[in-house]
Amino acid sequence: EVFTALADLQELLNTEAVLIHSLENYIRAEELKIDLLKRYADIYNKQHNKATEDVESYVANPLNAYTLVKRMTTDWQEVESLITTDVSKDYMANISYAKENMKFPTDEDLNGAAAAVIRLQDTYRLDTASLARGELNGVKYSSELTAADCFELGRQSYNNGDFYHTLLWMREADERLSREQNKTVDKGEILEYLAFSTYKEGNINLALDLTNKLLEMVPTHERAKGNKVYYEEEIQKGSYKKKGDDETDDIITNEGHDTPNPDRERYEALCRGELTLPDELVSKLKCRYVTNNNPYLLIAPFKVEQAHISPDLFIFHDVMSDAEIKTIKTLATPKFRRATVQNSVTGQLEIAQYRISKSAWLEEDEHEHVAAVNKRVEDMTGLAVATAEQLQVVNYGIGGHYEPHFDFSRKDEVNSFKSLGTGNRIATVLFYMSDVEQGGATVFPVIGTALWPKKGTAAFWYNLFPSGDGDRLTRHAACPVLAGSKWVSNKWIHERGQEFLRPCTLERPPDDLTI
Ligand SMILES: O=C(O)CCC(=O)C(=O)O
Ligand SMILES: [Fe+2]
Repeated sequence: EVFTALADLQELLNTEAVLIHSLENYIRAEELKIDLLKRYADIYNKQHNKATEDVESYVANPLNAYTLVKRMTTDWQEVESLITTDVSKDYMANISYAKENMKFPTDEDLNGAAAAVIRLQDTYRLDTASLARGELNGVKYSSELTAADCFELGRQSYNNGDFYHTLLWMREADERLSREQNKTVDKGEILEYLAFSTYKEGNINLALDLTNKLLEMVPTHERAKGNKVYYEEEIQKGSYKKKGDDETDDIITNEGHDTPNPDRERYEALCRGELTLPDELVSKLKCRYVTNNNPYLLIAPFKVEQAHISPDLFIFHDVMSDAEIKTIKTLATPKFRRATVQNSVTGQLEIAQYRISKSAWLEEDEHEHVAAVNKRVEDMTGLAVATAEQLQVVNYGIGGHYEPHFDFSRKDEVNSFKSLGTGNRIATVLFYMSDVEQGGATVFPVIGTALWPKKGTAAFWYNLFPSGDGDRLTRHAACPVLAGSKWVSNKWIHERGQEFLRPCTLERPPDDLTI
C-alpha cells in the first residue's frame, strides 16, 4: 500500500501525470475523429443540397451519377470505418502500462487515507467544516473538498461501522452540495446514509424525517419505503424514546462514539501541545555541553538539553548533518516496508492500525554516513553499539502515527530479542531527520512530556533501570502527522556489552515503576 509513507505518495504524482497525459491524448484523438466526420458530413450535405435543387438534371449528368454512387460506396465505407475506429486503444494501453509498472493506489489505500483524515480530525479536534475548506488548525493548505469528497469520507466511515463520523461527513456533503453549481453527488444518496446512521446513533424520529424527505424526492425508493415502515412500527411500539425538536444538534455534539479513556485523552492532549510540564519541573532542566570524557568531544562537545528528570530524557542538538540525512533517506527509500509490530502473544511480526509508517533497516557498512551515525551514538551515550540493532529509518504518511508503546520487551511477552542473545533494549536514540509542519510530536503520556521534531536533533533515554527492569514511565508514542513529512531513525541499544559502561545493580526500583 502507498498511503503509509509520504515517500510513496510522491510517486503517485508521477503516475497521475501519466494518466492526465494519456487522457489529454485520448481527447485529442477523439476530437480529430469528430472533426473529420464533421468535414465528411459537410461535403455530403453540400453535394446533396445541390442535387435536390434539380434532381432530374443532376442525375442526368454522367459525372454526377458517378460521384453519387462513389459517395455512397467507397467514400461511405471510409466514414464507417472512421466511426468504428477505436481511438481508446492507445489510451487503454498507456493506462495498463501505468497500472503494471507504476505505483497505483488500491481501495485499501483509499480506506487507509480516509481513516487517517478521521484520526487527524479526532486527535487534533478539527472541525468538519474547516477541514472541508482545506484548513488544518487554522492554516489554509489544500483546495477545498467537494460534496463528493466529503460523501466518500462519510461512506468510508459507514463501511467501518463508524456512524458518528458518517453523520459528520454526510451533513458536510449535504451542506456543500446545496452550494455547488455542478453537483458532484446525488442528494438522495446522502439522505439515505444520513437516515440510516441517524437511526444507528439512536434517533429514530429524525431517521424517519430524513427517510420521508428521501421519499419525497424518490417516491419509488424501495429500501427507503421498507425503512419507513420499520421506523414507524418501532416508534409505535414506543421502544424508542422521543427527543426534542433540536435533536439534530444533539447528535453532532454527542461525542459518545468512544468510551472515555483518560490515558487516550492525555496522549491526545500532549499531541495537541495542550499539556506541558509544570514550571517548577521545567526550571530544574538544564542545558549543557557534554564531552563524556572523550578527547574528540573537547573540541566539539554535544549540545544537550534535558527534557525530563527521572526518567531522564535528553535532546542532543545538531547530531545528524544534512548530508547524512540525505544519504540515509536515499538508502532507506527503496527498502521501505510497512512497519510491523510484535504480537505479544504469538511473537509474530504483523502490521497494525496503531503503527502506520514505512520503515527500513540500514547496515553499518552500506555507507560511511551510516557508520558515522552509529559511532556518534556511542559518543553521545557512552554505551557500546556493537550489540545494538541496525539503524531503523521511518517515514510517516498521511496521519501516520505509532500509538503508546514501550520500546523494550516486557517480562510477560514472547520476545524476539531472546534469539539475538544481546538482552533487552536498554536505551533508545531517536534521531529526527525532518522538521514537521504540524503534529508528529513524540509524546510520553505517563510523564506528560512532548518532544517536537527538529531536523538534526536526537532524543535519548534509558528504557531499563540498572536492575534490568523495564521503566513504565518511558511509555511513549508518535502523534499523527497533521501536515508535512516526518522522518526519524531509531537506534536501539541492548544490554549486552554495557556491563562496565552502565553496571547493573541488584537494587530493584519500586514495583509500581516497573513492568
Ligand atoms: O517517531 C517517533 O516520534 C517515535 C517512534 C517510536 O517510538 C518507535 O519507532 O519506536
Ligand atoms: Fe518507540
